[in-house]
Amino acid sequence: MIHTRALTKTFTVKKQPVEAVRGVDLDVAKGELVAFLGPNGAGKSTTLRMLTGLVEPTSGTATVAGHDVRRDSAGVRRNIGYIGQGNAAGHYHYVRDEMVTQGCAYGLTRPAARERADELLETLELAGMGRRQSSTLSGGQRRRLDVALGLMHQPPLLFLDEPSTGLDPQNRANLWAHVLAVRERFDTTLFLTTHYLEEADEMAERVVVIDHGRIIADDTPGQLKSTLAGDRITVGLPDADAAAAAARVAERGTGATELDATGPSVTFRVPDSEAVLPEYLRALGEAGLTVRTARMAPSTLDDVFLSLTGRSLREETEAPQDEKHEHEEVAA
Ligand SMILES: Nc1ncnc2c1ncn2[C@@H]1O[C@H](COP(=O)(O)OP(=O)(O)OP(=O)(O)O)[C@@H](O)[C@H]1O
Repeated sequence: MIHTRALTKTFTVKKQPVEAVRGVDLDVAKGELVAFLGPNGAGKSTTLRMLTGLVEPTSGTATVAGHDVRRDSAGVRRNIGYIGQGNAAGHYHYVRDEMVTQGCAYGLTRPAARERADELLETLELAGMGRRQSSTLSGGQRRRLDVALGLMHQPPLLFLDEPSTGLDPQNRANLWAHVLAVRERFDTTLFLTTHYLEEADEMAERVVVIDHGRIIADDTPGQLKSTLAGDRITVGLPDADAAAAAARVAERGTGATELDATGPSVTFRVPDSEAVLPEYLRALGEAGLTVRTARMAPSTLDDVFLSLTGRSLREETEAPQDEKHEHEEVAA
């Protein structure tokens, strides 16, 4: 569905090059659900804009839904849905009419567009909303309408840019349930960006992490967490000497990384804490050490990013998003 090789975009800002995307190689197969993560300014939107034919690459190649983004961007657009961050329906437009109009703009006949609109209204649980103006919908319903509009022409591939930003947790969960229903019903390949790490972890089968324009990780969330981060085990002991002794026990055979014994506790990471913790506690007992507390915390995608870059993705994505708005739009 998506194949890129050495995909690169360099903007020029005040005569200086800004390397937004640097040599991205990416392959997404039909039916995959891929989350694209990275801090502010990492190159997510620029990559998405190149893949959707909105921005021309500086160099490299990209084929999306079988069409070359440079030579046939119209072909790309006919075969993808793109759900951006804003609302796709005009404020005063009637929901079903707007869907039918947008479907016809993609070349569907009016009866086919009506049929498709009804099918999507039902799948996205908007069936009672067809005759309402989009401004009267709740935030969650409007977002579902955006998804419906992006799917009117039955694209096999759907791009979603921050689909759940601005929604409360309940509406986020609800949107996800509907996106997954769409995927199941229409066999749609999904490629999305999100700032919510927990969401990517839970929903995506594959997570691609971009930083400074380069892909730095690409795997299932589970694999990324176990190979690049690992769960954290923390054990409390009576004093610092006991903690130092417990650290020596951890060094022998648990595969511990990031081992730290400051004060009366020892903490370290392991790929599989559920298997390691009972063994470790037994080994501490055999060494004559008294355990006061034991805690394990599963690793997160933020731990993965931290271990890859030394920075926290959470802090960076929560930073004010002002950088790119300082730039004027410039030619490649
Ligand atoms: N039109 C543009 N002109 C000049 N520079 C740009 C333009 N668009 C993006 N950039 C720069 O390219 C880099 C990547 O930006 P991009 O918007 O792709 O990042 P992002 O990962 O989507 O960030 P965010 O999460 O904040 O949306 C940034 O340094 C940004 O300032």
